[in-house]
Amino acid sequence: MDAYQNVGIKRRMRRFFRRDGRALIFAMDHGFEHGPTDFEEHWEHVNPKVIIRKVVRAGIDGVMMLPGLARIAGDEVKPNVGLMVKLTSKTNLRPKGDQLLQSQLGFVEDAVKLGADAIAATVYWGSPAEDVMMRQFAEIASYAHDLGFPVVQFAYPRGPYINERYGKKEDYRVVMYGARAAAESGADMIKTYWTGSRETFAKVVDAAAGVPVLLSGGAKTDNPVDFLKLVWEVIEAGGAGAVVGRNIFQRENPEPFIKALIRVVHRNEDPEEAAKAEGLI
Ligand SMILES: O=C(COP(=O)(O)O)[C@@H](O)[C@H](O)[C@H](O)COP(=O)(O)O
Repeated sequence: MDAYQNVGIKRRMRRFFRRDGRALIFAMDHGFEHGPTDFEEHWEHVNPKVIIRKVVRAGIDGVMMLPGLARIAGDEVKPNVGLMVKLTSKTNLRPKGDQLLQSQLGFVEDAVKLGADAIAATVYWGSPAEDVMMRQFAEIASYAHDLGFPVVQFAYPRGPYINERYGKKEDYRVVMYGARAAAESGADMIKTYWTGSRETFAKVVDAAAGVPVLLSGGAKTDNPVDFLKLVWEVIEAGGAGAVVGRNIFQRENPEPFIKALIRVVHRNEDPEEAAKAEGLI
């Protein structure tokens, strides 16, 4: 039975990762986590079918969504593209004191029925509600692994003690702690913050003990080359790629930008050269 599960996990991981062990994944959970205002720069992208059609056409490796959006637009995620369904979230409308908890909004069975290739959940390491998210993650991972599905942990250090002790949640010591906690809690992929330098991100990768570490994209950079450079640093640090939302859907024409990202992630191309090749500069 164990052998079957492992084969299932490995096969499904390959839906996202190319032979080079890297992946570029599109994130589309912002309408829920941040609110639809995130789409106001290019309002047509509030329609998941429109933006997912574009990212798939550009050659993205995977798409991450919450279950409801996967019901609406999962069909646009063509069979050669991995579908990651995330089972926890929170809205930005919650009172401030409750923002440090992600609640479960779906079940492993839902993700399986939706045709997911991987199942994701967030843990805010350091939150007063860390215990709740650890249990959610444990339940999701245990069941998903039983069924042969890989589990992705969005391992985000976030909480009052972190700020007090480390100054900010992007301090590499706390990001690598979160990545290590994700690996030790059974994640098959880890998504986390940029730590500010290649050297420090390499330590995060080391701390994850072989579990692939993906960058969580962050706010859109005005200059597209700046984001390509950041992703290049992640790859040079041994990172396995990136999960990117705003830097894609907040651009008027995301397709050449994705193609440039693919050049950086999968072909080790210099960011400026990749941008030139795709007509971004
Ligand atoms: O993890 C998320 C939110 O994180 P946040 O609370 O904004 O730090 C997701 O909504 C996104 O999937 C993730 O941030 C990736 O999207 P971008 O940051 O690239 O927009």
